[in-house]
Amino acid sequence: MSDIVLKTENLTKHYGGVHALEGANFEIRRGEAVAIMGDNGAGKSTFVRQITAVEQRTSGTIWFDGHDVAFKDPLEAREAGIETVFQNLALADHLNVPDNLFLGRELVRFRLGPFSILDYKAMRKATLEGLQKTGVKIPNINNTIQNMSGGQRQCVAIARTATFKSKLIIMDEPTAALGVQETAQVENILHTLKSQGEPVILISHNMRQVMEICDRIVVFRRGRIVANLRKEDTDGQDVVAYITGAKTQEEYAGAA
Ligand SMILES: Nc1ncnc2c1ncn2[C@@H]1O[C@H](COP(=O)(O)OP(=O)(O)OP(=O)(O)O)[C@@H](O)[C@H]1O
Repeated sequence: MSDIVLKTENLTKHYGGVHALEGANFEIRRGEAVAIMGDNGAGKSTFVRQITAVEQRTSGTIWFDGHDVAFKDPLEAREAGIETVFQNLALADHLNVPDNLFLGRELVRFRLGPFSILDYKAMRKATLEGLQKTGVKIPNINNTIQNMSGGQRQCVAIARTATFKSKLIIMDEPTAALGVQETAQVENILHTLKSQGEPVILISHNMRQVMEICDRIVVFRRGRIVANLRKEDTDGQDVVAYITGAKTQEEYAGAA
């Protein structure tokens, strides 16, 4: 059981009368890439927001790295080793690549009273290592984010996850806004991370991408997990059936 990185039991989130997430039982093991699929409003992002403590769950348990966790905010989740690339990238436009990677967790050379001297050299070095680890090619890391293409920005956001000792990487639609070439670039990085054994949760509407990259597909519908399929057991057709509701959770549970 020790290779389970993340496990949720009955994870539930209600917004007033809206039951956005209802009793989600989910797990991911070391070295696995798991896709989360589902229609708009199915509860995918809500699920991720509870794990990453962007919001506080209504009820349920989250086990991470062997511990029953209750992170108080996203920074605490990040410090524990959960790195997330959100749809709205959360990069600072006016900062260059190292400054973005270390935003909020700058390396300090020394502190003098209320002042601290940052270790720019170490941050540059770690940035270059992170880029190399993920295979991300950024022509000049001193460029500010605002001067980069959508694909480059996304690559920086993903490289950020690899620069730190992450134990789980969560990507919420990392290629939704990208063109064909940029998507291929991001997918290459995902392949690299997977080959390095990094556990990845990938939220995606793109069946081709999911079938190429992921080992398992978990389908959400109306706030509930309705299917959990290994890639080799599906051709994608039944995934679509679960997404649309043509196949139901009962059929899935009956088949298991
Ligand atoms: N802050 C909120 N307050 C009230 N309802 C919310 C809130 N956030 C999400 N919801 C509702 O919860 C449900 C699940 O939304 P969620 O964003 O998790 O879906 P999703 O599967 O990520 O969809 P998409 O693919 O469009 O991103 C939806 O009905 C949504 O309207």
